[in-house]
Amino acid sequence: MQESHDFLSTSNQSFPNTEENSRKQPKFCLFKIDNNTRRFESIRHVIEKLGYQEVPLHPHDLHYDWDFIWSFPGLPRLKLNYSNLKDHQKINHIPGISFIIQKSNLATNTDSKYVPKGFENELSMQRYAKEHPDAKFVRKNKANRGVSIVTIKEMNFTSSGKYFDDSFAQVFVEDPYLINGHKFDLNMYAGISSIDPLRVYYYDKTYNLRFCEKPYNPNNFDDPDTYVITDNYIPGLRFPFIKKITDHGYLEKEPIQLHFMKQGINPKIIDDQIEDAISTIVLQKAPKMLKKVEELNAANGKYHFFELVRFDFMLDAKLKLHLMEVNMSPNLEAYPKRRGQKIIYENVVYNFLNLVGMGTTISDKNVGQFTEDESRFVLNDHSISVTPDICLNRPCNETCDSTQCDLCLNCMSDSFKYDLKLAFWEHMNMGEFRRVVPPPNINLLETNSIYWKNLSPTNTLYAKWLIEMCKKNSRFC
Ligand SMILES: Nc1ncnc2c1ncn2[C@@H]1O[C@H](COP(=O)(O)OP(=O)(O)OP(=O)(O)O)[C@@H](O)[C@H]1O
Repeated sequence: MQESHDFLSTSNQSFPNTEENSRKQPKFCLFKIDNNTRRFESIRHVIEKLGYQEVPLHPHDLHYDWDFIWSFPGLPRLKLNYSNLKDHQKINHIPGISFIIQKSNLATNTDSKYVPKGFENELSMQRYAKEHPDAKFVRKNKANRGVSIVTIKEMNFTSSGKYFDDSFAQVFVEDPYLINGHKFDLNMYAGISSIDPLRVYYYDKTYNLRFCEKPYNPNNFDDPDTYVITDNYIPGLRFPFIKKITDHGYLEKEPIQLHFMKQGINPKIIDDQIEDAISTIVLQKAPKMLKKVEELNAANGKYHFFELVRFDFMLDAKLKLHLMEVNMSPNLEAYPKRRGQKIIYENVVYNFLNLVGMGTTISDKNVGQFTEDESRFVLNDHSISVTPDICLNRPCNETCDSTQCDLCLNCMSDSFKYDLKLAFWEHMNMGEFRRVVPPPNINLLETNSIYWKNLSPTNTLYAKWLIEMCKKNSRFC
């Protein structure tokens, strides 16, 4: 990884500090492998309004004349030479995100109370069925959509005990929470802006709801439209129970919260689980992802990558949250089915791009392109300096040997200082996103023992910095 960073400025080689280059319009590419451009519409619209110029990027004709790529699929299909990247170039994927977004990996390799247990071989499934004789199972396609209830006998096993086709099994969550008799899922957008230190945010302004087309029937699973969100699903904004509230200028979160409050249930019970699920799962996968980032050997290391994903949850009748899957570069296609969603989708994209520094207003540049002069007034050491009582006195004013000096500017590595400046930048530009890793407020951060357990040294130091920042700037509390 590159050690030295001049925050928000670019290397002289790629963008010399000249008047001509300071006016250069940044370029973005939408990278896709099929002809479906509709899923990119909200993204394209916002990025263009932020002042970027779109340039084509085809799988058979890759080039490096861009500032920012939004791609669907992920990095393996993009096939760039990452050591060729310029410092400021950014891509909307983090190496190793597959540990989270691959359905079978999530279901079979995640230790989480939010993820229903998954099985990739006959033996483990049989063992579970023996211990839980009433359990039902769904078969899920590893790469595509498609969910159906199956018995163990109906699963296709090879003689070696592996599944015959490209699918896996998962425990079926019975007893879903129903609204007007319909099962629904509740989807949340989450952004990972840095993998080390880990910084994760989610769009907490609303829920994205999808209802099954037909009422749920616990005694009959012949029709998938009663228990799966298929292509026939009803978008939340068209479901009468939701629509009667959202037609009055509210979002999909409000009808759900009102519904719970009427029953004397504090709706915070849902949001607390959402935050816990997102943070614990990403924290669990982060070390593996960091390894993948390091293996990629990109020119500017971890700083090229960020990720926007969608966590798809369902609720059971006891209001327990279950994670169904996590989608990479979620579908933000607003038409024809999700007409009312366009504004929300664009709001998600705008706020997310601001958060990761792509929506700034200086000379149409993103954060990686500011000149040294501009960087100085956008953000400087004063914004991140903490613990003057420690840093100005012995031993820290003489030596950095003691760990108590780790947060003193003169004792920090350039790269950690840069990380803190990015963290500060994000905190000030969170907009409609809320931080989940590190935990969102200082009380939670200080008391969350599970969070502190097994934290890497970088994450521990970063969390300590946040606690100190709260003492100097109340917006960090
Ligand atoms: N283990 C499960 N228990 C109960 N219901 C499930 C389970 N897995 C999936 N479902 C139902 O099927 C829906 C779709 O599942 P999932 O998100 O895993 O697959 P998908 O076909 O990729 O769908 P999409 O990409 O539209 O989210 C879920 O929203 C949920 O209603």
